[in-house]
Amino acid sequence: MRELDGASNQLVRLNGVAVARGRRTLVSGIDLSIARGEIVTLIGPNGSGKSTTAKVVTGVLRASRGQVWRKPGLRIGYVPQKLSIDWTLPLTVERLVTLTAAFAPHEVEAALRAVGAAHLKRAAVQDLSGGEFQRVLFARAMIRKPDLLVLDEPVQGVDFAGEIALYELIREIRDTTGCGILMISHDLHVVMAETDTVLCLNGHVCCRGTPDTVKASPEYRQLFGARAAETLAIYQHDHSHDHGHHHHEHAEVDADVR
Ligand SMILES: Nc1ncnc2c1ncn2[C@@H]1O[C@H](COP(=O)(O)OP(=O)(O)OP(=O)(O)O)[C@@H](O)[C@H]1O
Repeated sequence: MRELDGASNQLVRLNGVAVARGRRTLVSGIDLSIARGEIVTLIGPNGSGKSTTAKVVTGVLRASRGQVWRKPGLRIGYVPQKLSIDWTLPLTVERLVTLTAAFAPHEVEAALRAVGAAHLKRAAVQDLSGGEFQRVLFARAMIRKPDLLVLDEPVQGVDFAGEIALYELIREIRDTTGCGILMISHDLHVVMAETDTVLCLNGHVCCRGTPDTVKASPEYRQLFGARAAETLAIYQHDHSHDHGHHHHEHAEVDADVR
């Protein structure tokens, strides 16, 4: 039986982590934990250590100092910021999903269905829109049934309505699978309201908390300026809405900042 107390729900924990390259410290003093069903978002300016921190979480990078604990057998699904694809070669969606591991056709179909991309199975990857491509990358990560999903800038190259739809999808994935989610957001303007914890990085953890507390914190304002704090919009999910339609009507986002 699965234990549900707090400690056993933890997927990964970083204590006082630092990463150094030569004489340069890229990040230091990082404390961070992600539990099942929890959404953690990393924000910060370019070069502030978001990717470095995410790489320590996934185990691609080793910490130079501090402790890293991962739940034994932790399965991680990773949605990269960019994927190097030889765009000159024809590649179907179903082939992309199974490129690095073999899955049965019904598994591929289920994964694509879960992200609303079942109809794209035989489509050429080259022909997909930005939002469709992101969904396919989600399917590729989810087919491994990860405990932890790491999303590097999930809404990049996606228009505003598509962005809202992707946040909906992320929430749905969390609700249906119970996985933990670590998200890197280069877009400071929109942070999912469902985010349990925002970590604002600048080589170290500047401030942390719910999206609302981070937005109001002096450290965040100092780092990004008062104007940025005012334009940090938090996408709110309206639970009463009709799924699949009119997502944008429920977004409380200041259109001026987009
Ligand atoms: N392998 C490396 N060797 C040396 N320096 C590195 C290496 N990887 C990253 N850095 C440096 O570490 C710092 C943090 O980089 P990182 O990619 O984690 O930032 P980021 O917050 O994800 O940035 P961005 O928003 O631009 O993607 C940067 O100054 C970067 O130049």
